[in-house]
Amino acid sequence: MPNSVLKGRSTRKTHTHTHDYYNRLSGHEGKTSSLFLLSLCYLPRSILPSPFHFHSLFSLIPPPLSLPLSLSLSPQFSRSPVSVNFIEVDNREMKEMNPWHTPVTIIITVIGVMAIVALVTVAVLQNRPLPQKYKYGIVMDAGSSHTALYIYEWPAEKDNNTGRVEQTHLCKVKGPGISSYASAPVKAGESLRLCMEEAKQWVPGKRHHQTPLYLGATAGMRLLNMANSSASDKVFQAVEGALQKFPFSYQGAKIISGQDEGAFGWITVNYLDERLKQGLETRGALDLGGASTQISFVSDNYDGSESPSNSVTFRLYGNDYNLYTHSFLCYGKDQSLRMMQAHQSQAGPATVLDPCFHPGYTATKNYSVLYDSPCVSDRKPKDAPDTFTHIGIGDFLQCQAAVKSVFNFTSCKYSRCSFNGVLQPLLQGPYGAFSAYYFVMNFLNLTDTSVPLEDVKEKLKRYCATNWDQIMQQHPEVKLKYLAEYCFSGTYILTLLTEGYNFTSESYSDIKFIKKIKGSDAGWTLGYMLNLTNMIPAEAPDTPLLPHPGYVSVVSVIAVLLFILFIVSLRPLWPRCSKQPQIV
Ligand SMILES: Nc1ncnc2c1ncn2[C@@H]1O[C@H](COP(=O)(O)OP(=O)(O)OP(=O)(O)O)[C@@H](O)[C@H]1O
Repeated sequence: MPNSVLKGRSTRKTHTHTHDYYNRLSGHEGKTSSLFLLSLCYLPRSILPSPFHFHSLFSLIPPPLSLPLSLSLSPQFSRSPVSVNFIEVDNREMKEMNPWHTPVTIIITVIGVMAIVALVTVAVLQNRPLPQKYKYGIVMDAGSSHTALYIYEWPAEKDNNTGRVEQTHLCKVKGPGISSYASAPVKAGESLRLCMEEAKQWVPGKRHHQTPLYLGATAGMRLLNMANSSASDKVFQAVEGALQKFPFSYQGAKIISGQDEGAFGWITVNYLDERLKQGLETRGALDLGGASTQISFVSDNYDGSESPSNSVTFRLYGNDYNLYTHSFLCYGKDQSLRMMQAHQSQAGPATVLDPCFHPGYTATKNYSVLYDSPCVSDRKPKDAPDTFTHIGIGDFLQCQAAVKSVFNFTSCKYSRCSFNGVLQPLLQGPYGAFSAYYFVMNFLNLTDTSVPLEDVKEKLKRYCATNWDQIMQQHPEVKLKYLAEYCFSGTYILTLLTEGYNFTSESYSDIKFIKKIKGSDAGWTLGYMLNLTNMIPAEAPDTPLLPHPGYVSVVSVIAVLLFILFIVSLRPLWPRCSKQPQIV
């Protein structure tokens, strides 16, 4: 039988009764109740009770309402005194007309809704960000001037080494660098204790045993090893003994080569910038320490064939790099000052007039201290007195000339050289200059490299000419040793960059003086740890098609669409409400 026919018949009948019923209600007590019942027609039929249940519904109406209703019904519909079975449509016909009411349909709908809810819930829960757990690594930078302890952390669940490693803590060891303890090696180990205790607090106890601990010694220990290898060994023994007492996974203490120091500094800078991961043009690294300085960059003019000792190759995140790097031992800020002063005092005078120190600066210094370094020891004047008077005259141009004396520009057997006969390819790309480059230029307020180089020199000239008393008055908070040397240090930095590395007035603006990148210090330590823990994959890791929130959204939208599709597919079973109110 066609549906329309069924519908027509049914509507008429129900309408009659509804109308009747409505009239009775409106004529009597229950306007509110009648409106409620009429509105049921517009609800999905599956949630409405069957005709039989309507009977029960009426039975729920309180007596003042239900009594007149039951009284008005003809006896044939009354099956009990309280029952109001006034609907004439028999159940069988009703079901044929509106199979939506069948228990199967209701069950399917409920199961469908539950399945969708379950699917979305599982997708959301399965992919929700878990409470973050971290892994840790500790690197000690045993530099010539001091030792620093760095703690790094990265998300523990990123097992394919794609998690970002960040510096969480820096502890500066009190006292000088470990190479200064050559005559009392045990003290070198003791000096590290406080920072190691701090590390125990920073790394959660559960992670102590899995946390690798490395100590890398740089130019100070290179020089000590050159001058006195057994003293250097004793310092390392003392340091190892001290570090092994702590609960971390000790991975050894060693001198890292100048080449490694340069290369790992370059990795740190480019890793933190995310240039490696994204395969972007890399940034060169300029590192100025106390005893050595490093320059590292990638140049199209350098393939490693000329002077292979300056070449380091990497494959990182699927890209090949041929890095040019060179470390100049003795060209750190402290050792270059020694070299310059050795040049000024070759004849062993009792007074040294120094253009790189402020006018009014006077100090008594010891010749044996000045020459106590392999960088200058062979130049010690024979008949010099024990001490000399160091007097500042604050002349930038003379200072520049004196600084230049530490570089040798005479011979170069390569296509081009920086200084001391060392190959240097054409400069290329942006550069990050850190460590003492930053400390000094930041103090001098000269970190803005968009300022023309000539103006920078002019400012420095005025600074150097300032009286020492005035300088001390202006900066009472700054360590006197640093304060006395900023004129020299600034002049040395500009001379090294322009005369040594051949930065021009134009390319000088490619340099950025940096201390930290995204919260982590620029320096070799992070690159060193990334390398030793294999944290940078050679190949680019497979990335998921969608990030987590995108994935959850897509699954949810598909689930909802499927549900709607499911409901639409049941269209033939949909109930049809006439425009007139009806009660089924
Ligand atoms: N605030 C500052 N102002 C001026 N100079 C500073 C400041 N802090 C540190 N220095 C100096 O900067 C130089 C570089 O320091 P850094 O700690 O990078 O070198 P290092 O690791 O000791 O040396 P190297 O790498 O050559 O072994 C050192 O001579 C140090 O004394």
